[in-house]
Amino acid sequence: MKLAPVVSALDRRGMRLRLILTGQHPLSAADYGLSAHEHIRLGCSGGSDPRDLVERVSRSVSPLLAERPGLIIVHGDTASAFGGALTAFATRIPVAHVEAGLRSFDPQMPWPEEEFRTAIDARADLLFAPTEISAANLEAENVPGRIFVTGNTGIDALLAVLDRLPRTSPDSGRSLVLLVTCHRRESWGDGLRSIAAALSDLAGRHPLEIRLVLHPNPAVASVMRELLPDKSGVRLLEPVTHEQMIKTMLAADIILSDSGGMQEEAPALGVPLLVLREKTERPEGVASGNMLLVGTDRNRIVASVEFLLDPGVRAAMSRRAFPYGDGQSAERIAGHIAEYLALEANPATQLRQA
Ligand SMILES: CC(=O)N[C@@H]1[C@@H](OP(=O)(O)OP(=O)(O)OC[C@H]2O[C@@H](n3ccc(=O)[nH]c3=O)[C@H](O)[C@@H]2O)O[C@H](CO)[C@@H](O)[C@@H]1O
Repeated sequence: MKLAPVVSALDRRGMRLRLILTGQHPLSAADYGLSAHEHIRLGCSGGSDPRDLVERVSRSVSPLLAERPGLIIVHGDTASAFGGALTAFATRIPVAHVEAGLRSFDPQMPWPEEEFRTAIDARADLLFAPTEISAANLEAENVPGRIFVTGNTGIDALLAVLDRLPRTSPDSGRSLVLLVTCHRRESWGDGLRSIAAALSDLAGRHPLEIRLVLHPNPAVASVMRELLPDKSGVRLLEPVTHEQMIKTMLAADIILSDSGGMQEEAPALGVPLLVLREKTERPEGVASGNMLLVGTDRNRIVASVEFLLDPGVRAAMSRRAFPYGDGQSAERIAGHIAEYLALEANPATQLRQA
């Protein structure tokens, strides 16, 4: 979803693209209007150990690079992104990293994402940083590649969805709606139990409509189903399409989530978000006043939601902000890539430019 805008922007520049779908998410190329492009499904679905997935993706991608593409583009911090970058680096094919420079500065939080994104950035030739802060993180690490501040493509995808949605007026007089998502590996076990207990507490104390969207990972979904049975007062919803998710976020008064993408979307939608993590690589949304970092402690979650029951506090956190991009990130990224490949193809121009 987050690379689809880049694919379209490169396509408009006449580039020949080959999409590698690792299979970690059940969605297909058609889901993002990409079916016109040559795409290969690796069938490397999730699994328990992300390091094993890195290995499987890396080995599966390797033969696909035999014709030596001009560049491999990876996004974010997943095992697939790291596996792709590793095998390209090993075969000396240039790597471009979209969403470079995000750091929580704690390899355990989130694990393995902090480890993977740092390792990708150490190997990338082109680093597309969402914000000045992420670019500064890369400068501080003396990464060998070229850094560009571009904004993040998740906001391009969000604004494209918003353009398609009909305008709706909020129906007043209804109960406040709390939207919840949680799936981070570091929260498995005590963290998820504590989040579920907090939601049950809130359901028992306040007339809230609490909706939890289950994560596609069956391990997480089954735990939440067990912890939040029907009588808990929390409505469990199946995972939905991105467009449906944006509608669901727009219908919420408060969002509780450990999702990185939703930490970028909530400020742009103007919906206050409480981050269910102890550390975040997205401090910009906290600095803009749209988010609060609350962690997974039961009492802290309850107290933070109760703080936001105050209409004045919620209003102050509901002003739309775009710290993660203006919807033009894919165009910027495609422009830098086109420039880079042109220079690679005609080094003489590089000398002239120097
Ligand atoms: C450490 C970290 O934060 N890493 C992030 C993580 O992304 P994430 O945490 O945001 O991952 P999820 O929460 O799984 O997805 C969220 C997106 O999915 C949409 N959504 C959600 C539920 C649903 O039912 N239907 C949907 O459409 C939702 O609106 C949002 O856009 O990995 C990405 C890849 O590396 C990284 O880029 C990104 O930094």
